[in-house]
Amino acid sequence: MKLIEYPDRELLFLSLANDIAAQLADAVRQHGRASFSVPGGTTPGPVFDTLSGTELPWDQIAVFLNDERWVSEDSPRSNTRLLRERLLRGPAHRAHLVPLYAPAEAPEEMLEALSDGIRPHLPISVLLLGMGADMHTASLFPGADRLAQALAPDAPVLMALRAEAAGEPRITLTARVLCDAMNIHILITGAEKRAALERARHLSAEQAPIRAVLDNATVHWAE
Ligand SMILES: O=C(O)[C@H](O)[C@@H](O)[C@H](O)[C@H](O)COP(=O)(O)O
Repeated sequence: MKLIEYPDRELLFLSLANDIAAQLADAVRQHGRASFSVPGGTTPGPVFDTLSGTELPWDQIAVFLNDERWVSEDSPRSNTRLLRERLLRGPAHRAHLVPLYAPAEAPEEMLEALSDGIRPHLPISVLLLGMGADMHTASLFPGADRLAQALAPDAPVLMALRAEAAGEPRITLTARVLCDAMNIHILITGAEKRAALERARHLSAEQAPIRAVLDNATVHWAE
């Protein structure tokens, strides 16, 4: 794991957006296309703001979430909504959004169709992850009902998980898909998450799911 500490959040968000833009441009140069997987939640908005205004070959870039809460797009809890509002605008509106949600009662009903959409875009060129203070990443929550399966080396691309801390049911990329990404960035802010990250380094992935991706990741942190 590589840890970069920034003097403040503003610098963190800008510098991370620049790193991601350079890696996406590089992937398109090398392969003619790229994929970019991003977290929802409250932290990444400013990174999205910068990236959305950056000139990149966005029409050759597929964007998809790490995970989605099983709510429709008009809910303020929808990560897809966050993406549309903060990332897929300006030059970045030309990117191809690969959905992680489709209207249905339960995520299990849509797993196959949504996985078919994601599969052609693997491995992920650039993966940006968030982390909760409980050491979850994507929707791999400690104590989630199918966590062991989602951490297994033979896990499917996407799984539906339920966990008390998650609120609504979730759909998430599994650990092996996250680990296979070419470039892995973890974005965390504040003292509580920094302490959680240190704790995670000495725990198993079952106890601290972020552990599954730490070895090859660059962690970006500011107070
Ligand atoms: O849908 C989600 O909740 C996310 O994808 C999740 O994994 C998130 O990255 C962490 O929970 C951190 O969230 P915050 O940035 O809000 O602390």
